[in-house]
Amino acid sequence: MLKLNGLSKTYKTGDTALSDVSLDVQKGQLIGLIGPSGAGKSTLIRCINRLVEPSSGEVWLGDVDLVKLSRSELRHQRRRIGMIFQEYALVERLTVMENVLSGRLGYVSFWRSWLRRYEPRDIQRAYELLDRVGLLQHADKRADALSGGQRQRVGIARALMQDPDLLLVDEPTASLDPKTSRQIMRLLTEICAERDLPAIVNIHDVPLAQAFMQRIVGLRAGRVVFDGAPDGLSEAVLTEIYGAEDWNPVGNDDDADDTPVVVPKVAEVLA
Ligand SMILES: Nc1ncnc2c1ncn2[C@@H]1O[C@H](COP(=O)(O)OP(=O)(O)OP(=O)(O)O)[C@@H](O)[C@H]1O
Repeated sequence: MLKLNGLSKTYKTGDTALSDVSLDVQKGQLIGLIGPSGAGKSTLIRCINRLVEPSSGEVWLGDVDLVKLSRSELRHQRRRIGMIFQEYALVERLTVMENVLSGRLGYVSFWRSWLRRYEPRDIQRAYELLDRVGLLQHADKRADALSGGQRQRVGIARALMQDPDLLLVDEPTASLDPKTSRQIMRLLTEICAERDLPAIVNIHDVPLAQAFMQRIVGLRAGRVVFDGAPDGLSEAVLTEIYGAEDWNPVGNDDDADDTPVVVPKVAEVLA
């Protein structure tokens, strides 16, 4: 479905954020992208839809290499990629419904989008998606009247409104409390399973990634240093990704002791 070949990115500042990253993502597969700050997670996500231009390499979405496309061709192909952001990126003064419908903007004509005129079938679909993410009764509320978890649900519905072939998800739970984070991750995993939709999720929280992702890709200094099942994330692997014990979510240098750190089991995280 998605194939990255030798993807590299060096910014104009000289910072090399990605070095020769190759990945093969199957339909319906959920990939958790983990790694320390500055490892290149956001750059990788943004190189896929060319919000950041890769320096070299290929990004195949089905049989199209996105890297080779002209700007106008890229605009067309970007409809196939839904994005979900940490800060939701909603239009605060618009209603929940209008925000969800804005996911169709890539499909409607300029005048229709300017007049915010949508096809009845798009409106029907937006209602169905709002129902799916549990927000039907909030359809007419302004986005700024919602909680963080509700906003992220709108973000998910808006991305699905594009009818994408791939979801790119950038730290979807970083602004949410732990319980809401699990609810959002559960919703995402269910939705991807229902639609056989692949997703790459940039996620800081290792236990959360282990609990919900089918495959984990660990980046360090722009290179893939782990690619495997969540239960392959041993202490040694986590140390390779993050450096000594920096992966411990409750770790604190001030009170470090020799007690081994235990990553919570899936059942504990889900409780
Ligand atoms: N616009 C930019 N210009 C120059 N360098 C950049 C730019 N964006 C990122 N970088 C550099 O690229 C490297 C990777 O950054 P990136 O934001 O992709 O990492 P990350 O893993 O997403 O980090 P975090 O978890 O803190 O968001 C870092 O060294 C960063 O300083």
